[in-house]
Amino acid sequence: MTEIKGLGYVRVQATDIDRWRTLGFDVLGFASGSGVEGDALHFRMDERQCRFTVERGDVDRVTAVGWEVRDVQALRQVAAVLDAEAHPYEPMSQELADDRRVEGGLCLKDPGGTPLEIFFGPVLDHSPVLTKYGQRFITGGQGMGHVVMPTTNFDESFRFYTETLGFLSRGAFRMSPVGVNPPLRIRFLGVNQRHHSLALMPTTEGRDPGVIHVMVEVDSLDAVGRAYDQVNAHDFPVSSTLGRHTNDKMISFYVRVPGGWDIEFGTEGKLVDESYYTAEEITKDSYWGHEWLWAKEVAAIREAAGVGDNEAAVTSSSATA
Ligand SMILES: Cc1ccc(O)c(O)c1CC[C@@H]1C(=O)CC[C@]2(C)C(=O)CC[C@@H]12
Ligand SMILES: [Fe+2]
Repeated sequence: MTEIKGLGYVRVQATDIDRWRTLGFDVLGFASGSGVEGDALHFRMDERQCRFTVERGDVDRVTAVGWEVRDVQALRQVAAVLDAEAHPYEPMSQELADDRRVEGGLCLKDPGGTPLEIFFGPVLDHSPVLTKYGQRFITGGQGMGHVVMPTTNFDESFRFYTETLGFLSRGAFRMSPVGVNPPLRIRFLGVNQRHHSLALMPTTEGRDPGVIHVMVEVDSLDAVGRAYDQVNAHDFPVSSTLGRHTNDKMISFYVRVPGGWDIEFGTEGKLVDESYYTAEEITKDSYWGHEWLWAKEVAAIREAAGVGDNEAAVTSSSATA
């Protein structure tokens, strides 16, 4: 059983804060949050003061993925497991915990090199959550959404999340054609009723930004459609058109953020009931839609080079290009 209850917060650093402001507030409709960092954007989704922080930096990269546990005892359990495995971590200083608006936590790196913060006791803001489309973000027991991370160290990352942190496998998607050995699979992992709070994607380059996408969910298809209109109105690249996924049944689109990764903005994710769930392998990412920009780019390059598309294979390098 895992002590981790859900994705609590995400922090990134970014080079183009002005573009991010437009994306966060005018396009995706996050509410305005608060935090200690003067020169940062604070995107609010619920009674937490801030779920998503964008700080100014010289490169675009994820600086923390925050995973929430129930309380201080749960944090001690996690620390005990890390100690037993000799996995390095630092307890959060009082100052850092105050900055994060949490009671306490610890900082560590996963085997892919992603900085993690495991925390408890988030401080609440009870003022109304004023989102642009009047949408409610689906958070609470499902956490703030999901995050998809690249890892060059796939087997070790999968072992760490499932065995050390106790994430549950929620199925896979094969990215290589059947017959390729060993097969490359994206693996989905859950800690609550949200189908996946994390997915791990095998890659060959471990470079920045260190995240493939972050998904946030809203309670209405109209908010997804309205945000989609604003993505186009403000000329943000659409990494994937609207579609419905085959595993969590979510209807979503993906927008390219200034920094080379995506935000997936969706609705209608189905809850998992662990008493009956078994981990399955999906063979299509979507029932309909989800036309990937990178797939179009690959096709255009092939066309220009006069190469047929019969050996087309989804590879991690093309997927992250
Ligand atoms: C397949 C799938 C199910 C549920 C999700 O929330 C979800 O994001 C995905 C897609 C995962 C994956 C990706 O993020 C990068 C681009 C990928 C590799 C594709 O081109 C298909 C699957 C995509
Ligand atoms: Fe996703």
